Amino acid sequence: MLALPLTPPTSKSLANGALRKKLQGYVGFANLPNQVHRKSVKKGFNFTIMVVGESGLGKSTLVNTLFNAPLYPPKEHVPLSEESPKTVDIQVLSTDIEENGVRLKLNVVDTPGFGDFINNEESWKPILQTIESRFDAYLEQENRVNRSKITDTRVNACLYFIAPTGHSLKSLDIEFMKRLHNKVNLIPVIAKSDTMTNEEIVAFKERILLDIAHHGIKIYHALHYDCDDAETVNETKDVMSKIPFAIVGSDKLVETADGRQVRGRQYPWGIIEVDNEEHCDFVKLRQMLIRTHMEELKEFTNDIHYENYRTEKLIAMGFQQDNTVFREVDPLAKLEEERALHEAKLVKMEQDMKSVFQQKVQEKETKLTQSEAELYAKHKEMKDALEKQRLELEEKKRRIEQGRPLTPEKTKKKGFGFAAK
Ligand SMILES: Nc1nc2c(ncn2[C@@H]2O[C@H](COP(=O)(O)OP(=O)(O)OP(=O)(O)O)[C@@H](O)[C@H]2O)c(=O)[nH]1
Repeated sequence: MLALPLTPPTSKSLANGALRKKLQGYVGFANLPNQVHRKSVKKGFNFTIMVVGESGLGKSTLVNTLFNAPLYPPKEHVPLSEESPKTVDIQVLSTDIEENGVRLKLNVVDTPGFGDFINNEESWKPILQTIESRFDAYLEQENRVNRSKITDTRVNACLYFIAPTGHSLKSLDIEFMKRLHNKVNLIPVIAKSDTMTNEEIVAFKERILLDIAHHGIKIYHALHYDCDDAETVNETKDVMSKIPFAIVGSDKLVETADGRQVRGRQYPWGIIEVDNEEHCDFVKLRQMLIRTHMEELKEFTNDIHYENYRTEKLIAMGFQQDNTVFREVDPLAKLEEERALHEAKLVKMEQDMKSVFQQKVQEKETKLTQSEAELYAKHKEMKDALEKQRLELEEKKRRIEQGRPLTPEKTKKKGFGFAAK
């Protein structure tokens, strides 16, 4: 077996109770993302998008333009004599598209008939029912004994088409968004923005955002501002600043004055290019939906909209609420909990530091008292020695004055004569 040198754990590496060790050789689990990637590519990806808006706002054209494929067959014109639909008629279009070997199973939920009636008060109802019935289907599969194959048809994003009126939102728009914002990731778009001037678009966007804020509508907002990669953060901020996206759809190629073939719409005065960021926000919308935020839209669907729906449903069925679920999905509560933990840790650290400081002061004091006593003893010893010396000198002085010998007479020893001079 291969023995790998591991650095010993330090007090820092033991923080949070987790033992962190730094490897000093290559093990191979850095390949995990590639394994996940290969598996996901093999399985394919699944994405469900819903398009809602009044008839003729360019929903099918935009879906074709987004995925660069004729997903919607050319429309047959309904004879005038034919009766118009009595309710919003939900239609689903599923297709597999492939790019560089990566498969995407795309489901488009279309809502013809929305806003087409004399009384549109309840136009949102069948759409809400569709979203909820998809949550129900998922919940039912999750509760099965055998859950090995779950089909996910939950709606990941809802493109809501706003007519390019240049005024404020219509009551139909507000009603729809209010009814649906807690169930799905709402992404408002200004349809056929080529019918407005740049200044009109800027003013219309402002007005729409004010209306949305005023009515407390929650539209989709990417959260990943906290990632380390500055480029991704800027990209996300840039994309978010374009909401509501002013879009132009066209699946037709037109030739520009300089001979380029582009997807666009030709007018007597020039060409509007769909893929030109100076002409409209289509590129930004596509970037967000397909390139940068598809996975996050799916995460939001699962972690927020579905989780809320599931909780409500289970409570209604008499199940007890597990509060840890809320704690996990509520980022604010989690943040608050982390803050409290952090503060408690700081208080503990402060107390530890205080007690270490006190202990050190105590030790120092004992040492000082000890050396003071030692110094005192030494001082006393030296003082005594000096006193002794002084007495001896005084004795000598006295002897000299009295003419006596400096050293006391020694006892005469046998055989030796000793006489004082
Ligand atoms: N000016 C302009 N026209 C557009 C745009 N997108 C689509 N159209 C045209 O608008 C008409 C209706 O487009 P569709 O894509 O069929 O609209 P829809 O919303 O799917 O219509 P329904 O299926 O009836 O709900 C077509 O003639 C399109 O060519 C756009 O961005 N600008």
